[in-house]
Amino acid sequence: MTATAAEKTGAHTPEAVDVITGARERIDALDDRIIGLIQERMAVSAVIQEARITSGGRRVNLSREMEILGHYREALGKPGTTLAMTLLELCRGRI
Ligand SMILES: C=C(O[C@@H]1C=C(C(=O)O)C=C[C@H]1O)C(=O)O
Repeated sequence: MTATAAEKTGAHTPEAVDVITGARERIDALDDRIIGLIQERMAVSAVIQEARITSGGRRVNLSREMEILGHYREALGKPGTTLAMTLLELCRGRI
């Protein structure tokens, strides 16, 4: 059984269905771009980590990570810190 547009969106008028459907398309496009940017960030981070490890250093640099956590927290509040921690885990693995 296929869900109706009203069921899919939770809206109770055709106008609201249209608004929600259009806005969801924009969200899907934004999510694709965000995922692409995260993948690009992972690749750039890998270049830095490899250069440091090859030079005899460590993969992780905690003072730099603190800077990044602060940047996200200033921009997005407390959940920004959680988001930055997830990004760092994606980029350098778990510590
Ligand atoms: C990319 C780096 O290496 C690691 C990964 C980081 C990141 O993905 O932002 C930050 C600090 C390091 O733990 C760096 O030192 O800049």
